Amino acid sequence: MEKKKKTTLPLHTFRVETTRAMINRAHIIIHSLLVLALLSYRASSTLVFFFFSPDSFTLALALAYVFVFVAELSLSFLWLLGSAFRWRPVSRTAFPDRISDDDDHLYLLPGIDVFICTADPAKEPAVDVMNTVLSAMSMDYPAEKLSVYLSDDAGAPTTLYALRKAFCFAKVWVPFCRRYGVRSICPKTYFCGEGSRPLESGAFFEEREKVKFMYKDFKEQVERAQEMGLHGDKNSNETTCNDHAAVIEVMCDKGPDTIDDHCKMPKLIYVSREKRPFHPHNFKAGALNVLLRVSSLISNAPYILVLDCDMYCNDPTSAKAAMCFYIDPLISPSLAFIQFPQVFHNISTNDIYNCQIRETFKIYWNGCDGLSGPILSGTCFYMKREALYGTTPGLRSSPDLLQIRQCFGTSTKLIKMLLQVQDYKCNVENEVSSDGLLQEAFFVASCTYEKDTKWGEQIGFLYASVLEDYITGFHMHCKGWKSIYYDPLRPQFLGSSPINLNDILVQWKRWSSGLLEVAFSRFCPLTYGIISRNPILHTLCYGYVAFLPLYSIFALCYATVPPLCLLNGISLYPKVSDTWFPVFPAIFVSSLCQHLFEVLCTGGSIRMWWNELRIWMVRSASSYIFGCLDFSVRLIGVRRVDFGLTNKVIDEDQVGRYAKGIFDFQGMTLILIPVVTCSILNMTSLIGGVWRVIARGNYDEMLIQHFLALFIVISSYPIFEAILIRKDAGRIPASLTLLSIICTLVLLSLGYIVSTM
Ligand SMILES: O=c1ccn([C@@H]2O[C@H](COP(=O)(O)OP(=O)(O)O[C@H]3O[C@H](CO)[C@@H](O)[C@H](O)[C@H]3O)[C@@H](O)[C@H]2O)c(=O)[nH]1
Ligand SMILES: [Mn+2]
Repeated sequence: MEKKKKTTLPLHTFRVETTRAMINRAHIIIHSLLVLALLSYRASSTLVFFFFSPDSFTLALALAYVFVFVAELSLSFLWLLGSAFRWRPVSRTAFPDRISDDDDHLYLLPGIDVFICTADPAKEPAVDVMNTVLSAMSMDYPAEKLSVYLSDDAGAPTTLYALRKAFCFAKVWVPFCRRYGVRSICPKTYFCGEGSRPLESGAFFEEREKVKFMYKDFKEQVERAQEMGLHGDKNSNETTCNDHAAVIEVMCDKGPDTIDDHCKMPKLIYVSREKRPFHPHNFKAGALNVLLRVSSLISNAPYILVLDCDMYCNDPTSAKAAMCFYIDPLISPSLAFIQFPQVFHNISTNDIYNCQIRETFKIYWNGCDGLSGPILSGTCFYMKREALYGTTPGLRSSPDLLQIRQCFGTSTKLIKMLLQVQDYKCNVENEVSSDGLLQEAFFVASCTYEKDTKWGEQIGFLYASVLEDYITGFHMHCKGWKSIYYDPLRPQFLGSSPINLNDILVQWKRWSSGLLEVAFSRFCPLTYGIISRNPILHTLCYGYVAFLPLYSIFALCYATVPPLCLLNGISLYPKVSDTWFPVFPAIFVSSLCQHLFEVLCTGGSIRMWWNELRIWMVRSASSYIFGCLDFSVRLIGVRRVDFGLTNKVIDEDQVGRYAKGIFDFQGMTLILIPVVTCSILNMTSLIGGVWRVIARGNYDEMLIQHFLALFIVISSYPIFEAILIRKDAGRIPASLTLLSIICTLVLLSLGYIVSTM
């Protein structure tokens, strides 16, 4: 009776956030009307000025009007795209507990292969990578159905050494977690104290101390090895990084036959694909595709969990939670992936840089989930293997062997496994260490395997952009696959976010140029999405993200043209007494209110709202604009694609400044110049503008321009402070200030010259 009751309970539920959706829709309507009013004001005043008062025509006025009009049009268009996220926000709940107690369900559970990527031991400390590996091995999932793969793009012997050590330690750690139901399954976090629970029994206490001691020992061994490895010949390290043969090692432990379930160990596999200097390796997407092939020979699980090396499993239940969705026959057939949010453990309460990327993981992805599903986000997602094979949901690929070979390459064993996946059979009993299979694994991990195949083009993770996640997910959605966003209260995965402003801006720069790569390719969301009949609102969401970097150009127009006009006495907006005047403050207040509403709804504060606004302005004038530049330079072929791996090594000084909420400009490069230039320019024109008002006494005329400049100056306070007041290492370097002053002077002179023409 009891059992029957259990199986009828749903494994997951789904709720449309109706109130939020209603408020959002009302706001979209009001804001649209305001935007229409603004555009019609601009259009009508342009017409009036061109046709009815040609005597007031000056080149400066015409140019300024064109710039501002284009900026307003484009920003309105982007706003329209972005409102698709707000149309139908949803939230979900899964009940993994309902699986764990039920034998039938346990039997049904399919296999999972975990993919973890690392690329550079100098930027990604081995101990942290191993912690991610250990946390994945300790998930609450039948050990024989779980395999963990580590892809090491550096091919570093120390990483392999560390992995072997991790496997030894896992033999203690995994049973410990299972026996005592440890919830914090990443050893580093557990022993930091956060995860320890009150001492319950003597046996537990003793074992805990023993494990802690072994962890310390393991950690020291790895650190020592890494130190020796890194301090070897740096040059030779760098060359081997891009020039080495494939290395694959399978670690599995059958253990004595009679052992209990707690002691069973998942397989652990080290994969370092072959890399040669003249073969493009396609960064993370390339690494994941190699894992996809190698794993299909070794375990061939129908589901895959992808993790970045700095993103560990914080909770053991994510795998079962994902299965709550995948084993539901109603949604499963077209469900490609389940995205969890990226949550970071190193976010300070003040979070001045918006490192948590709140809007993405609290607003956008929930919004997409109400349409056709969230955008793939690189890490923390479960993926159906079949969806990566370029198929359309419900359609099996054609059994024509020649065609399959042209797509997937020449490995017959691989093809056999591929066909097996489509029947959802997991290859548990395969003899993993058998020489033949391993040989084949080396073959599919070679750098020439993908030549003349469809890998990266239609199959696996796509190579068309450094943002492999975005493009791969988009391609899937266009084929009719769906995705799900699941954001439970307790974060299932925790990562470390860069907290150094320079690293953050560089990371956003990579994302921006990657997005533009998609926006201006044949995969342009707005055209490809519509042609592929992806639902229109969902397509708009993809479009918004792809065109986001272009914000910078128009935002920069808005940060330079009005202040230059202010200085030169050119009025761009209606006077206070004009009937159109209220439209502008209303639009401004409307967007700020919408932002504030969303911040407060997602548990934020007014301070967070201000921080987000400020860093958004900084990001627009730095990362986005340099992303655009980077993309254009690549377009004309001057530069090659670069991944620019994010640094994960911690600098205590920088952590301190971030925690205190002090902007840290240490190590800043040219990327900051537009930001500083805009700040100085707006300060100058504000002073000039106020001077003009005092001298002439016309308060009425250019109030909006004054206000814009004042707003930018107030939000740039940290910049002025870092130039003028601060003396610490995080201040803005004098050379950058000087360069920005020169840029400001150039802009001012340009403004002056044009206005006198
Ligand atoms: O040639 C490479 C480059 C990177 N990586 C791995 O890719 C992951 C992400 O790299 P990271 O430098 O940490 O980039 P982030 O900007 O933090 O990553 C975000 O952006 C990436 C796309 O640009 C996504 O793939 C990530 O999942 C997402 O978290 C790391 O595990 C790397 O080891 C490789 O395996 N090979
Ligand atoms: Mn990362």
